[in-house]
Amino acid sequence: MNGGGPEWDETHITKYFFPTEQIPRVSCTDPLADELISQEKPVVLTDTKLCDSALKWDLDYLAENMGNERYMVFVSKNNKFKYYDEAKMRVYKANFVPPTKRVDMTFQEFVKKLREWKPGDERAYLQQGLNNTFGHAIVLDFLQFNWQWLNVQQKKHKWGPLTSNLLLVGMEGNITPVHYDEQQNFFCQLVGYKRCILFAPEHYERLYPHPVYHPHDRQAQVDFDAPNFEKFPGLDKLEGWETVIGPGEVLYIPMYWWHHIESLRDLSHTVSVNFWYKGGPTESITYPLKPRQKLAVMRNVEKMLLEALKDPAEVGPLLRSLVLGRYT
Ligand SMILES: CC1(C)c2ccccc2-c2ccc(C[C@@H](CC(=O)O)C(=O)C(=O)O)cc21
Ligand SMILES: [Zn+2]
Repeated sequence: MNGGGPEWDETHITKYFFPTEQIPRVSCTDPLADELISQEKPVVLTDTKLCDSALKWDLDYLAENMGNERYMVFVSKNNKFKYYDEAKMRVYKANFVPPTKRVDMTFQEFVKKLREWKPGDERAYLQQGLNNTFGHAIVLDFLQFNWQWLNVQQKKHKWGPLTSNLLLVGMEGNITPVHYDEQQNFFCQLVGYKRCILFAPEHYERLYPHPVYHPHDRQAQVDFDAPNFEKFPGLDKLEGWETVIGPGEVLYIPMYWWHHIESLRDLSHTVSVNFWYKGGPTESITYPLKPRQKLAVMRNVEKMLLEALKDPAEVGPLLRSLVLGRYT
């Protein structure tokens, strides 16, 4: 199951209600790797040397070199860090209670919080865009990333521009619940082990994302620890792909693929860097549309209807009368 030694075992892996298969693990020098990426299928890439200069980014090194800036840290009463869009929260009428709180703190404060954590304490997750305000040692490490390989990939697969690199430092057991992003993602694991569970975009009907206007847009309504099969009947057909990535490994998370990412329980804190790219320009459209293209269409229809009807409560009835007995 895992590389060299016994870094982790099944006891660190939570059993969920759905079946999964292993995401293929392929050397980036193997043509199969490029084939899977061009087919927008997930793959764990080894030998990329993408962030080898950052494999030394343990807590002490980061605390030493991150200066006294304040960084974006989310805190949570439980181990879930379900993202919410602050802009949407401001215009969202109903009562929305954010599940996490954003607290900016210095890296030293974050490390202290992490090292003194006891069961029952709130958890913390540092999620900060990498930029040049970091100490110059970090900037030097960043400059030594394998940008050559990244640029080759970006061109070969006709991706758009790199939009962000996020530094992620999480406590053991932290979970980013299942959601999708509208960008291609090379997810690079530096320290510790992360279990990544992915679902293809066509599992949209089985993961019941929040409405587009909701602060939890793009996040599933489903809680894997407490699945509600009555409310979400499609769950019993859910099947996914999973892997555990360790230091030096890169997971390709294709645009619109659902992903649930957890730092292995009872093991160690984790450090990751992600590389988000805009999807490339869509060349000639071929029919039938790809699942991710249908997802983009559904998002546009939802936005248009909300714009036309104003009241979200009218969207369901209108779509029902449009479809029932006519398109079903
Ligand atoms: C989607 C979300 C909430 C978001 C919205 C708006 C701006 C930034 C981000 C952002 C950044 C990182 C993560 C965590 C990461 C999984 C993990 O490592 O825990 C992941 O999901 C990914 O790398 O895509 C998640 C997010
Ligand atoms: Zn994501």
